[in-house]
Amino acid sequence: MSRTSRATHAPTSRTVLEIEDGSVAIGGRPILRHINLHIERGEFVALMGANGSGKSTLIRAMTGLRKVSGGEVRLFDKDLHHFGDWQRIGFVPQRSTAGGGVPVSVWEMVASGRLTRRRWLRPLFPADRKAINDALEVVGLADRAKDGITTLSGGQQQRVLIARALAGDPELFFLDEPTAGVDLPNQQALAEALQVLKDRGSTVVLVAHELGPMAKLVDRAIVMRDGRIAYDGAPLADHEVHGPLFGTGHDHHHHHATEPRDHVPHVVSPLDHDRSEGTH
Ligand SMILES: Nc1ncnc2c1ncn2[C@@H]1O[C@H](COP(=O)(O)OP(=O)(O)OP(=O)(O)O)[C@@H](O)[C@H]1O
Repeated sequence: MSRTSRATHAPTSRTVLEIEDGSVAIGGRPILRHINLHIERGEFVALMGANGSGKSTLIRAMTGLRKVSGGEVRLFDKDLHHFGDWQRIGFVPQRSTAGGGVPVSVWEMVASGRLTRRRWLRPLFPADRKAINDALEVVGLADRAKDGITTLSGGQQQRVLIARALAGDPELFFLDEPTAGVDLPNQQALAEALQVLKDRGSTVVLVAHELGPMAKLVDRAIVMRDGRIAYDGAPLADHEVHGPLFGTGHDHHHHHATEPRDHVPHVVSPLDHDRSEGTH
């Protein structure tokens, strides 16, 4: 894949994403609170946590899809309000939005990933075609290019979405639950595609309930709990994230605003985690 597009972005800093005391309220209800996050170029970050803990809202805040009600978000050292370099960002939404019943071919779907790199309605250049074909190779779907997206299995559709983002050659790549409901062979194919991105030096922020075959790629785990970052550190095994420390064993809807939370530190270091495991 062409990397020439990167040459125009002479890196001035290693920081790709920063959130300072970020908060999000929806309909007056606080959803995210006191989020402090610093992500550097090349990191592969898994964003984990129970249903409703705020993972999707955090991804949305990072990409400007959801406004923060307090604090600051910066992408590549630019305040989100002034950031316009969207071709540097790739985003794979949850699978339910793929295809959507529209009879679009696999190739077209992947080609749409080049849109942000194209000038207003200019035709596809050979470099675009190469990037699209390369991306299909990476996810192992080159032979399905002409097929309608709806003829593919859910896991294959997810790989098409990854290919679409790959085709845009993003520096910072967000994926929301890419393996939800995906069978193991497809999870493995996804992990291989993400390995290619990682080897290229892209930064990846991945929302996942379970890491499965992607676990070996992860450099850093962030675990959300009740709208806060409860852990930020070395990768954790899936069973640790879903253990009692992060409160993922019970339904968050049963929490009450008055429930004392001070027995759980806001940020748990890996050491704290080791010490406190099994005490809650
Ligand atoms: N548009 C919205 N309107 C109202 N409440 C919302 C909205 N989006 C999210 N919430 C609430 O914010 C909280 C966090 O939701 P969010 O989707 O960010 O969590 P999540 O960790 O991604 O969960 P899941 O794993 O189920 O996707 C939940 O209590 C949810 O009900």
